Amino acid sequence: MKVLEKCRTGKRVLPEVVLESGAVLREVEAAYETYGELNETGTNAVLVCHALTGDAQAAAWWNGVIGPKQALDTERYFVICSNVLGGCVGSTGPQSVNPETGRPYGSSFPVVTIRDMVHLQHRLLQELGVSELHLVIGGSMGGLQAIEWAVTYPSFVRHCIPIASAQQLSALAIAYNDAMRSAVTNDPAWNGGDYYGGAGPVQGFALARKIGMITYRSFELFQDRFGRETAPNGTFQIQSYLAHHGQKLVNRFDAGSYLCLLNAMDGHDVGRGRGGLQAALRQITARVLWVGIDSDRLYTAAEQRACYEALKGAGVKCSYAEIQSVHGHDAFLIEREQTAEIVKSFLQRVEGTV
Ligand SMILES: CC(=O)SCCNC(=O)CCNC(=O)[C@H](O)C(C)(C)COP(=O)(O)OP(=O)(O)OC[C@H]1O[C@@H](n2cnc3c(N)ncnc32)[C@H](O)[C@@H]1OP(=O)(O)O
Ligand SMILES: N[C@@H](CCO)C(=O)O
Repeated sequence: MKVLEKCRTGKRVLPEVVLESGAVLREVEAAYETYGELNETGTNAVLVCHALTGDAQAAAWWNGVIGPKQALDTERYFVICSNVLGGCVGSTGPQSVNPETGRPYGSSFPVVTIRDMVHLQHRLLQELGVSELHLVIGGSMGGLQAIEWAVTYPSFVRHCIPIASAQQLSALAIAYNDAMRSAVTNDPAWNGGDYYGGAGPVQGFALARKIGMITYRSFELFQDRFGRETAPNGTFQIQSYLAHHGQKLVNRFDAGSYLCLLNAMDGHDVGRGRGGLQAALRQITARVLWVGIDSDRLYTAAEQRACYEALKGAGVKCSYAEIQSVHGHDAFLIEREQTAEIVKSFLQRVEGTV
């Protein structure tokens, strides 16, 4: 892929990070990838915020959205994506070795919030020479970060695109997170979060992913794809599919990090400590495009339109677009052509190139 020729992988170590809770993390690693070149004024940067089990390799998982002459055109923009704080793909998280004890943090890893993630990204961007963000964009947990960015650092963000996301995590999303959390913590191998060095809560974690996958897809997709078809072992194909996805996540992700990120999502509320949602949204100076997905049953289209209305009500320059898809919540990762078109036309509109 051509974009990867200009891909740079990096890691910054920050000596000390003070979290929203007051807890202090030392020697914090922030893993990132960049594509394209930063201009002299540091103003052509695009920050891509990844979703729950994503990573910094945005040009791979958003192939078709990021690249030369793509919506996030790496010949024009300096595109950055970093693995979030609390993650397990290069940045500091529960599986990392605590420099003070020489052992993995496990249960002693502090509570991390979406705001903490954003503050760390801000420090990273400053170290990279970025003076303002032309755009911050992300889907799902990435969208929580994107809107948090626009509220937390209004003078730093010019444009913002949250996709299939929220300004305050909904009761439904908290409910699913709770079920997934229970699946992990009820596995005896969870051991309170201190399982590193052993197999860990593989059964519970796989069950959590099964629950997640049900929320990330739609009735129509499952019905069309699997219906009542059975697998050679006599179970339904949908069961086989969920089992596959459960195992796949166990193989590539850390359960402790997963729970850390679920907790961060649950706590997400841009109005917290800011006089409520409307007062927080009024701080936004960026132009915002809020994007929903018609078949999303986790971050429903109705919720997405309400988020847009809340922005409008707060006087934010904003617009709304909707991805049409049978894929449900994950459509922002699957319908890349449609996502790219929505992003591209927004950027052309705000940049006055059409
Ligand atoms: C695309 C990337 O690069 S992802 C890397 C970065 N990761 C992320 O960003 C995390 C978020 N990513 C994701 O959630 C997903 O990867 C998505 C949404 C992007 C794509 O979803 P997919 O899992 O590829 O799509 P889908 O629902 O079609 O599942 C396909 C998988 O199910 C398997 N499958 C399909 N039907 C069945 C069945 N009946 N029984 C068992 N397995 C089945 C396929 O073999 C395939 O397996 P594979 O992924 O090991 O090749
Ligand atoms: N399926 C994606 C999005 C979840 O919101 C992930 O695992 O990151």
